[in-house]
Amino acid sequence: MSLRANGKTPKKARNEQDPIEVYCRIRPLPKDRTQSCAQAVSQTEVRLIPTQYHCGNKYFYDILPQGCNAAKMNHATETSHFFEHVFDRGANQPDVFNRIALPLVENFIHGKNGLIFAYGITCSGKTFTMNGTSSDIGILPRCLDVIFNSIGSFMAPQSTFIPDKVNSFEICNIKQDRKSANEKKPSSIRVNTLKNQADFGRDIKRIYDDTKITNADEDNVYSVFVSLVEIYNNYVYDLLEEPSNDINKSKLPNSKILREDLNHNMFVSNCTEVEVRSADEAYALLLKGQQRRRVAYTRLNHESSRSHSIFNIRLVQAPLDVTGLDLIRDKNRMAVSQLSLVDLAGSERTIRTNSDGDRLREAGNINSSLMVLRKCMEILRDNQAKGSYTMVPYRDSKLTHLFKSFFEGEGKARLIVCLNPLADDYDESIHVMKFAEVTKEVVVTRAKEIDIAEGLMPGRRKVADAVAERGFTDESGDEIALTLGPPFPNYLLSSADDEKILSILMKFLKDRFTNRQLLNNERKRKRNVKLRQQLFRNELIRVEGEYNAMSKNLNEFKAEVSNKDREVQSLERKLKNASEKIELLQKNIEGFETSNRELELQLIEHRRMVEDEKQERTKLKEAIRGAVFQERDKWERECDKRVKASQLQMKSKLWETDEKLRLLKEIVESTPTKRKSVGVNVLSSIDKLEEKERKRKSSESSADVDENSISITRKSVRLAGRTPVMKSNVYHKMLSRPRHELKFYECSVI
Ligand SMILES: Nc1ncnc2c1ncn2[C@@H]1O[C@H](COP(=O)(O)OP(=O)(O)OP(=O)(O)O)[C@@H](O)[C@H]1O
Repeated sequence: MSLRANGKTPKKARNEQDPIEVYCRIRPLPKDRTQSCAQAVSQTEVRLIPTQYHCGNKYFYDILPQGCNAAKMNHATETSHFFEHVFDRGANQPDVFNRIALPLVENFIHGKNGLIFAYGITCSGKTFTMNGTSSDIGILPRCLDVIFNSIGSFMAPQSTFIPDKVNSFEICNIKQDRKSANEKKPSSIRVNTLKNQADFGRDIKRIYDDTKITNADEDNVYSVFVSLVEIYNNYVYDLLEEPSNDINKSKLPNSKILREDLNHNMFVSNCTEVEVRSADEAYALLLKGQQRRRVAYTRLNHESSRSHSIFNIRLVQAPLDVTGLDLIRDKNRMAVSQLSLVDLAGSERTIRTNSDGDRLREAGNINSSLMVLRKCMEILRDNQAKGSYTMVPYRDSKLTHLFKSFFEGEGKARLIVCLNPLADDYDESIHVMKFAEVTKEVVVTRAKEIDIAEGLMPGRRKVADAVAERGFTDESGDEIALTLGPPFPNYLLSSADDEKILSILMKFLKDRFTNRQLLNNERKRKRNVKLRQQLFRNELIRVEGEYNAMSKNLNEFKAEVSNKDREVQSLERKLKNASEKIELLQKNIEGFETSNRELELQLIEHRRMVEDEKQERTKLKEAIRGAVFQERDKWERECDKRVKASQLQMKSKLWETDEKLRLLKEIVESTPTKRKSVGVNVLSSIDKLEEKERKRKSSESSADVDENSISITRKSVRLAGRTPVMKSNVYHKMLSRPRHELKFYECSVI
């Protein structure tokens, strides 16, 4: 995007750099839709709210639309995005133009390059913003209007500058009178007369922008050239190229190749560049080209642009010479500036647009070229920020290849991010925002001030116009008006007193004498005028010298001031960036603080729950301990009871044994007769005793498993709230344990 003054690019002489300014325009919601995901919170901030629901003047919150990736991944959070300026839904076309494009048009007229490109998803309003409609014109026609309002009266004669096919211009050497040439109709191009307009766009009825840039250099002459290309399926097509007279008119136009000029600027080779002499003429060409642009119906946009469109306006200017009548035909004094207006095709998801066949292929190409654009921007940004030299893959797509000159040259670039606030577009809008974030960190070298009129007195055009207006005649004309009079009359005297002839002669001589005196006076006057003119010229030369010295000083001063301005601007930018970052950080801090507070509350709640649980456990332990004590007590009593019972048994056994022994002794000590009866008695007694003994044993063995004790143990276990039913073998084990182990055993079972 470098300035081709002198046909040379001061490419490497890096001067100040400006970041690409990124603007955002939010289009209104379609009438039948209410769910919105974007909101302009200030003049510089847009918030993407995935769950917002817009109804009337209010915003409600609702679930995300189905199928939305953010919803699926559950990461949909509110995000803030900052821009140079945000145009909300109510912004009108003049506002957008005045803020974004007007400063670039002013620069363009002063010989500096500019680029405005619109980026966004399909149906987000890119074409509307760039071209608009005839009743609500967009940036492009407004640029044309302002250019011609500002320099229309300083146009160079038609064909003064001729494109040389290698991206520069030749100056035509045939001298034409500036004034009369301006009135001539161009030969190859139709001018904007009603008659000729009929050829171009009979029914062009549109509104006009009356803005005029008043500080255009009127001592220059200008010519405006336009070209329109589209990049479709990664091929470049010339939209202003007249179709050949081929019989097969339906044949597709030939694609063009990109070439690099001597100054390393990319250009479309053999592209039609038309010299235009009015905004209407240029607008008609735009309409004509637009008709050839590839648009198609998709589910999301009835007239979706399927290609990237690039409208180039080139302004050639050269200074007037000292007479103010003709331009200086010196290429070194010629300056060329370019204003490129780019309407990118919309990024889209093929699923949503229901694309197939050709549409699918187009969408693939559109998306891949936009992806390459984003990749180039990322690498450029990294290279610029880190001072690295990673190769930028400009050549990966025709779009970026052509854009190379914009990003690596000199000028100003502005990006318009068009946003469709529809909630359905949330996922894609997030990607657009990411592209914007990257782009605003890329810097472009600022164009230098041009000085093609160096050493020439300003006001040359005015002086020449004034001279022409007063109608001064040239010197020869004056001489004719001031002759001595008619030739001598007949002065032959017929006699000495021929009074009649003498009187005629005397009158004639008197007239001649008067005329002679008049002539002498006029000559003197002219000499005086010439002297005065000479004096004036000398004075003029002196003043010009002074003026040059002063303007040199002024330029130095201006350069100093503009350096300071740049410093101030860069500081302001830094300040702005810093305050944006601070704002973001503050928001983050607020977010963190809120979540911290929430976490603290959760922690307190948690601690309270833990405390409650602890208390519960202590209570439970105490209950268990009480139950264990009770059980132990019962068991002790039971054991005592059993010990006593077994002692009693033992005693009864002893008694029985003693009884048996006593009976035996009785038998042994009795007489033989008695012995038989005693023996029978003893035996029956012994049988009774044995029977008693057996009964006791059987009752003892059944008493071994004491149901009572089991129920007690069960009861104690239930009390502990653990095992509702304990297997009987456990109890058997318990019962078989010695008493001192019982406590431990109970605890372990519990
Ligand atoms: N700011 C706006 N105000 C009113 N209408 C708008 C606005 N922006 C867009 N529109 C309307 O929305 C529709 C789609 O806009 P447009 O064609 O400009 O979208 P696009 O981004 O160029 O889409 P694509 O990339 O598919 O070409 C058009 O009918 C247009 O009139």
